[in-house]
Amino acid sequence: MSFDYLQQQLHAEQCPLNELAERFGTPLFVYSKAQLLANWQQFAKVWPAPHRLCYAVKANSNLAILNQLAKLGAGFDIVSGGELARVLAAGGRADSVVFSGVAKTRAEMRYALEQGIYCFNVESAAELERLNDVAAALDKVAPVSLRINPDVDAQTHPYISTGLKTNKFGIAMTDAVALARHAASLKNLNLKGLDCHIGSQILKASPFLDAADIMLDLIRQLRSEGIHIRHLDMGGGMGISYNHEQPMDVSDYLLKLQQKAQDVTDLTLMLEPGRAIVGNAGVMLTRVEFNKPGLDKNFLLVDAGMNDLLRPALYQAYHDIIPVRQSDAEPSIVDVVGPVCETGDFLGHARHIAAVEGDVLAVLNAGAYGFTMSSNYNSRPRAAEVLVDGDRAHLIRAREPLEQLWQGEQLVEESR
Ligand SMILES: Cc1ncc(COP(=O)(O)O)c(C=O)c1O
Ligand SMILES: N[C@@H](CCCC[NH3+])C(=O)O
Repeated sequence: MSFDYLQQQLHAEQCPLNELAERFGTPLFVYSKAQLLANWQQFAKVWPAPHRLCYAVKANSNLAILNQLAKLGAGFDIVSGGELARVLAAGGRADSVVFSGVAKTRAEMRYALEQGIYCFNVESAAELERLNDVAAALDKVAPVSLRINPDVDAQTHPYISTGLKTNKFGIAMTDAVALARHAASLKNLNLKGLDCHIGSQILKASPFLDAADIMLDLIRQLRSEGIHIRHLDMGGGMGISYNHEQPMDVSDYLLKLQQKAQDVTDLTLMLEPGRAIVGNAGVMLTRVEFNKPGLDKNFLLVDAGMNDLLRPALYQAYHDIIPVRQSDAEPSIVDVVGPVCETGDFLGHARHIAAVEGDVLAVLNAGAYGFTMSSNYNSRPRAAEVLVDGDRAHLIRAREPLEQLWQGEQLVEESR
């Protein structure tokens, strides 16, 4: 989504961004409910039941966001017991949850089994044994999908590529059949599905479709041996436009997936989109503290840093940064940097921006992996979050009070 679009929409909803910054303070994450619903609808309209959409909670796990999605009938893809607790607290159904992740603990397995999740996406032989043990101890049968690593190149940033054989994720193709046979033979497991997730911020459909071919062939082979796989979960990873990239046409991708799977009867297809649902539905607002001319370059020092939005520092990710109001200042080329004591603390390099102290900037496409990757580094309280719905702006998470920064910590008494 372009900034103009968001600005227009927020104006239409009578919540201009500068007023929100004034009212709630900065840094501030602002999400648009209308955009969130539109993004969801883009998937849902070409994904008829019984196919399922499990929103990837890690992208944005605010309870209000999860609650909106639960009301639309979303399932959820989680990667920790904490995410399961959030889904349940937000009104999501346990039986709509798939549990991904490479290192699930016994305690997490127990919790998820007790809650009755839809399935565990199992990533290794050792995890399979552990899950069978934990389920046996509870006298339960654990629903299982095997996460296969199809070894396709997602052509994305190496830190967010997950479907190559050099990545830690999933079960190698060469082990897949043997492990599926083994899983099918274990008493306390019910092998329901196969899944894969090849990476994130993928702009073309071709790597997904290549992976789908590989996964469908595997399902056909297993079925021919009597191992009846009932669902195929193709994961998430659908990219969005951060810097004028052209993302894939989601409807086209979803329809092609369905066509490819047509000959496999009774197969439920599943997806785990995260970024594509929330990414462009959010901006982060930050206020300019200082203009600092340097010898080689000029800096715009703002009140949000890498602890609020880590993506630029971690992946050199690009986010558009735009003043929310026309400024009288002369535009200049600046590095937009935060207050954190790290040279890597930047939001954007060499940006053409007109802004002076006190102006509010919007960092675009910050709805996914923004707040969820934020931290308290430099003892900075985490930002507030607001959901704009029509002409109302709801505070969906208050800025952390300072005392919360040391909650649970104890001074150590001198021993006598
Ligand atoms: C297993 C799994 N599913 C879904 C997602 C969501 O990915 P995205 O936000 O790129 O759609 C991720 C994150 O990359 C993931 O690891
Ligand atoms: N955190 C990443 C995406 C990785 C998702 C987890 N597998 C990002 O901000 O782009």
